[in-house]
Amino acid sequence: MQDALRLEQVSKQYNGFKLEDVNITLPSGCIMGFIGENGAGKTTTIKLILDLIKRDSGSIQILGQECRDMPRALKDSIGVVMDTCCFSEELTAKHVGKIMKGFYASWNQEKYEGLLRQYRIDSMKKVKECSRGMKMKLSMAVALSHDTRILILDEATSGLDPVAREELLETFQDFIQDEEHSIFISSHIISDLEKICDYITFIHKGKILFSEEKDALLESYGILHCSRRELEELSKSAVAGVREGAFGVEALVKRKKIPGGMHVDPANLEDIMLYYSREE
Ligand SMILES: Nc1ncnc2c1ncn2[C@@H]1O[C@H](COP(=O)(O)OP(=O)(O)OP(=O)(O)O)[C@@H](O)[C@H]1O
Repeated sequence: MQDALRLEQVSKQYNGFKLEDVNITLPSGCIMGFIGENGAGKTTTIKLILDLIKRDSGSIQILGQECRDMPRALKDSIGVVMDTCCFSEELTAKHVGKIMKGFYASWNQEKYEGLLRQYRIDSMKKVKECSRGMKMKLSMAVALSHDTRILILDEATSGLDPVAREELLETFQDFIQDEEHSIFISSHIISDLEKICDYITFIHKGKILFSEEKDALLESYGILHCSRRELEELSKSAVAGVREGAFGVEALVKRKKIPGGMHVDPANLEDIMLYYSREE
């Protein structure tokens, strides 16, 4: 099946920052979480995918089509939610729907109104009168009310309370039930991504450190508590990161490379990200 998203050797240079040789493949029917510290290059990558800024080199395909000068039919297939609401503050949710109807050929007014009700958004309320969470939900309602095949979300769940986030995560899972739908989502709420993602891509200082299946990633790493001497006896390739404590060391290790008798605790995504960043 065709990939939902494919970036090959994508680079972009700003004064003081370089996004370098980014390679990402998101298969259709999957959710990919995009993680990295502040300033790592997540929004820059997303803007490149959406053709909002020009790349210096590399290729980007969405649903098998080159994203440069995006054709209208492709725009209809992409639902976007950025970290800030992009609708004019004076518009009501009802007005937003009217404008979007002209923008998307496949606009589904009934679905939009249903989502406004589901998200408890008053259609007569102006954008400026909405809380941050309500604005995010409004953006999400728009993103889901056309013939969307891929959702691209930049920090879309930030600012939402845990109940609203849970609701949205369920919406995401419903969305990808059909094998043709996919989601690329950046977030600092790593636990949310751990719940819903099939793939995790980690960007650090403009470079992709890994882009892998989440389950394989979580299975392959673990946390080892041991003495410094025990650590020194391990193969260097077994250790991805070390934290020194008063009573020994704690290390992120590759399970397969650890001798049988040693106990290794499970690592979560946040552990993996923190150890990798620190090691860098
Ligand atoms: N238009 C621009 N001109 C110059 N530098 C920029 C521009 N946009 C972003 N940058 C720089 O690119 C780097 C990456 O920024 P980006 O917004 O992609 O990070 P991010 O991973 O999304 O961070 P955050 O998690 O804080 O949102 C930063 O150093 C930022 O200052």
